[in-house]
Amino acid sequence: MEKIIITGGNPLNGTIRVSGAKNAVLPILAASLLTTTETKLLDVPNLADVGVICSVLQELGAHIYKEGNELTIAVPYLASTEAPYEYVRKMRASFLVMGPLLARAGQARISLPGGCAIGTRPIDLHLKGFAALGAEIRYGAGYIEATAAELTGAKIYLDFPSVGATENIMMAAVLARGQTILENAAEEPEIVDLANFLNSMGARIKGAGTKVIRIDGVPQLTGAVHAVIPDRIEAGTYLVAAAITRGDVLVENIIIDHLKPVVAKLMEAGVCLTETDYGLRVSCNRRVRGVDIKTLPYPGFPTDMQAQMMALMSVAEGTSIITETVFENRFMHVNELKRMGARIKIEGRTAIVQGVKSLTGAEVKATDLRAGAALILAALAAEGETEVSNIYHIDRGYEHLIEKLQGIGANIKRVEECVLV
Ligand SMILES: CC(=O)N[C@H]1[C@@H](OP(=O)(O)OP(=O)(O)OC[C@H]2O[C@@H](n3ccc(=O)[nH]c3=O)[C@H](O)[C@@H]2O)O[C@H](CO)[C@@H](O)[C@@H]1O
Ligand SMILES: C=C(OP(=O)(O)O)C(=O)O
Repeated sequence: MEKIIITGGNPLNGTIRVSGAKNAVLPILAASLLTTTETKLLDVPNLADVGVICSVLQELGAHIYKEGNELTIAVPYLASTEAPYEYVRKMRASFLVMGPLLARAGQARISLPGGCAIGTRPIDLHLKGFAALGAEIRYGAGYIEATAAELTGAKIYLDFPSVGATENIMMAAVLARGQTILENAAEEPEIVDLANFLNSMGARIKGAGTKVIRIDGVPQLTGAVHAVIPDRIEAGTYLVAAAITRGDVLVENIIIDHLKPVVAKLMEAGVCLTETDYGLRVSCNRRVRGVDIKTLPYPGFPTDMQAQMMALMSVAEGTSIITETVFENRFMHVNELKRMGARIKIEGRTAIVQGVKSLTGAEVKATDLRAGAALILAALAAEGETEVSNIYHIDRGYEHLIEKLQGIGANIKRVEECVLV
């Protein structure tokens, strides 16, 4: 088992580059199942989650070639239409192959994803969408099976703007007969990136990035070349890293528009942010002010940045109220931050963070991906040494994290944990 060791206290300085977005590349890779011809993806981050979705695709018949951050995928024929538990257990986003399989083969059998550390995360909205398009849904032995002789466009209203349901339904509808109108759709930038990729394959999707998406079904799609958008959550994490260590960092390869709610909160907290020709420069030379945060679907404050902002608020001047409205159990990092000296109280879906002057290093564990990121941020600012265990969570979503942070002056390393037998 590996762990990350950080000695805090170094202000971070220099330039850091953001990789392609995990949450954009996963559905885009799933969408490559929609055609028999070759697709080429650029700026694909080297992440554990990308490895998992590639294994799922290979199981389904995909030929995948990797060269650095480029992936070439071709699925000339489907070898299977089943995504087994082995993969879906490792990564919930494996469920995103259901829409493309249903569209291409008229059938899919996918292991039920089940809950995870941050919430129960049902998939009822995905299934409601498939059923509206004409699929028959059956449950059994831990699997969901969907079949359809033909998918037909429909008007679908999502009770909640679920990112995954919007993507899955969109991918099913691109080859359906007639028009699908998806109302109360998720508006996240990753939805727009997926729609752009699908449109470059020949799909006819309008309105992605707004609450109403219109999809006119086409008979077939062809492979395309597509560059994945930069990861806004990775970028936000580096903005906080600079602020929490009172450093001065240029974050490159960033779409500032995608980070509006994060940038606004950081500025409210007293962090200095300047747009340059090369990216976003972030500097901070004093203790930040406490600010209140409420997570919401895009364009609201992203739940995937809640834990990292909580780390920053832990050392802010004054009290911050952080409310999590997207997931019902996304405060797993609180107990770990408390081990480092943070003063946080949870009341239902709200965390009350009373800023302290400084945190101290401790042995802590990453309970999920962003919880792990928050602990690394806290450790970068803490006095002394912090050991973060369960780092496989962090490897899911941050490409070359250690090297990138070392490159801006962090004292951070990855070590193999000794196991005595
Ligand atoms: C791979 C990926 O892109 N993951 C992101 C995606 O996850 P994911 O697509 O799973 O998130 P959703 O937007 O679907 O989930 C948001 C909320 O809706 C609920 N829900 C969702 C689907 C459903 O059928 N029924 C239902 O009740 C969930 O339990 C959750 O409470 O969006 C989340 C919200 O921005 C992010 O935190 C994740 O990083
Ligand atoms: C929750 C996340 O991812 P996933 O939906 O893949 O669990 C995340 O990226 O923070």
